[in-house]
Amino acid sequence: MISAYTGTQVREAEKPFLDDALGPGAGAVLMQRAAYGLANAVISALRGRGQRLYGSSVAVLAGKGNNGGDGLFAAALLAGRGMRTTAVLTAGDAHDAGLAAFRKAGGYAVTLTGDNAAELAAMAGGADVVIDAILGTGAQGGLRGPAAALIEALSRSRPDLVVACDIPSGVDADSGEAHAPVLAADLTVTFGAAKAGLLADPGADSAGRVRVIPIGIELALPWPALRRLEARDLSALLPRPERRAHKYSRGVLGVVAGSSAYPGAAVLACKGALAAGVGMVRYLGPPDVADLVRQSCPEVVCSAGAVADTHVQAWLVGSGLDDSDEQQLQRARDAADSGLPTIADAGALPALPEVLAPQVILTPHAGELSALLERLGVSLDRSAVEASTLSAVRRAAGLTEATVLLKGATTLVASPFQDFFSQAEATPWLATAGSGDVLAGIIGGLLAQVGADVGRFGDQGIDPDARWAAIAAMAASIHGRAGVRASGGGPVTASGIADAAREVMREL
Ligand SMILES: NC(=O)C1=CN([C@@H]2O[C@H](COP(=O)(O)OP(=O)(O)OC[C@H]3O[C@@H](n4cnc5c(N)ncnc54)[C@H](O)[C@@H]3O)[C@@H](O)[C@H]2O)[C@@H](O)CC1
Ligand SMILES: Nc1ncnc2c1ncn2[C@@H]1O[C@H](COP(=O)(O)OP(=O)(O)O)[C@@H](O)[C@H]1O
Ligand SMILES: [K+]
Repeated sequence: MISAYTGTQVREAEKPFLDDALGPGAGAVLMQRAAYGLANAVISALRGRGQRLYGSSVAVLAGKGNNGGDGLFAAALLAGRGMRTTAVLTAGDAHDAGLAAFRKAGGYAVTLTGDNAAELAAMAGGADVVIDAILGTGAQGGLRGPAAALIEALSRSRPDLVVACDIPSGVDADSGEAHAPVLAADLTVTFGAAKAGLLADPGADSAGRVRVIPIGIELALPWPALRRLEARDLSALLPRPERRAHKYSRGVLGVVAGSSAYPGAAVLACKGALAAGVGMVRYLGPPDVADLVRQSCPEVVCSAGAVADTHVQAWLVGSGLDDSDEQQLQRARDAADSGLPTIADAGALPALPEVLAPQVILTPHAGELSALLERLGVSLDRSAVEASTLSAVRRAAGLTEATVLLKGATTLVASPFQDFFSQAEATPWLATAGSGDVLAGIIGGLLAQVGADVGRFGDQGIDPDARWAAIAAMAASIHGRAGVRASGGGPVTASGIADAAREVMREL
């Protein structure tokens, strides 16, 4: 599990060291560890590209705070390894000790002014590696003035390798909001712990690969702001049938999906659920859709009955529902009201009551989340949701009292109790029609199997209240991995994602 923290949480954890309460110079020790980790990460990245260190060039863009200090100390270490190093001091001032070490190691420093931004951008853009150490967790808003002009020009020249020190400058460490201009990094080397803003879009767009360097504050960190499940967490959390298992003990999922206009959504949702290993799927819906479901997935049991008469452990409602099919919409409302865990997708989102419950998982994409918030009296258009995904999903979970999964390149999940998960295994090839229906099916399949198993989650440090969010995150991870597997770098179909999900489940 990757745990991520807000900038404030990390700064709080660092405080005792900076106050020298743990001995004089403890703060400087943290900075040395950070710089050493950053320099080593740069060396590995260059070597990974088959470049020799000796004679390669590095340009460090250094602000006046400790982030600039980290960058200057790291550049001093790189100069000591034979690299040609130039520092661009973006704020006139610089971290004194860092600059002294940099100069002593043979580095050349030049101060950014209103007149030389284009010239320095051209110089830095020609370096083998650019280190962005302008702003870190102490940033207030984005870059301004000459520093903004430098980054704008540098972004246009697309440097070979950009390494962000702690966080790309201009990205908010707490929220992932990005204040333009931001120089997109290939690698972000972050200190003490991952910052939440690196694991939420749009911050994640600019972060590249994220590498965490331990600096000794780890034990002082509080409960994480955001978590990401990794393969070993999934292995521990996923269900395996017991020897005496039968189809009912393994979990039955009820599916209320599809309409004459979108019958395929019902099929894809069922395929997702079956791939997730559910004991049985019971489909409720119009006869023409049920026929298609039977033909595509003969293992699904279809009927035109009512929710109250259907014995299941969890419900999936909404994928492909038509807003004119009142019978299906009523089934969706009954399911969400049943007290059973329910994943509510697409067409169900506008049909359900405003206030729900934690075991109801809503799965909007950014446009649907914008519409959902609008109904709750919050005006946030699609682009505003995309610009602040973490706070948008937090608000939606708070207002609806449901668990909310926001789909996108990074999938974010928020529980109404302020537990957050972020998964980013996916490939953009997943952005294909029907892909969300398969995700809904996987969530439903997992809800039916492990929704009631509080102990399984507690063993992995997940509160009972947070398990609905964790299940949604598990499904997003499996769906993302399945997309990558089915894609192999090329186009995928939603059916292909469902097929690959079964293989991903087996591997995990
Ligand atoms: N606190 C610690 O113990 C450690 C901190 N570390 C580094 O220190 C960083 C935080 O350092 P600081 O607190 O000095 O903060 P920063 O280095 O992020 O920047 C703060 C400085 O920039 C100015 N500033 C803020 N927003 C600005 C803006 N939009 N435009 C221009 N200038 C702006 C501030 O006035 C301040 O002088 C971390 O990101 C990390 O890189 C590491 O050295 C590890 C240890
Ligand atoms: N750029 C992207 N990169 C990775 N995954 C994406 C991207 N865009 C969308 N996805 C994923 O693809 C799925 C699309 O779901 P959705 O928008 O509901 O599609 P549909 O309604 O057509 O089924 C979601 O799981 C989402 O997270
Ligand atoms: K930075």
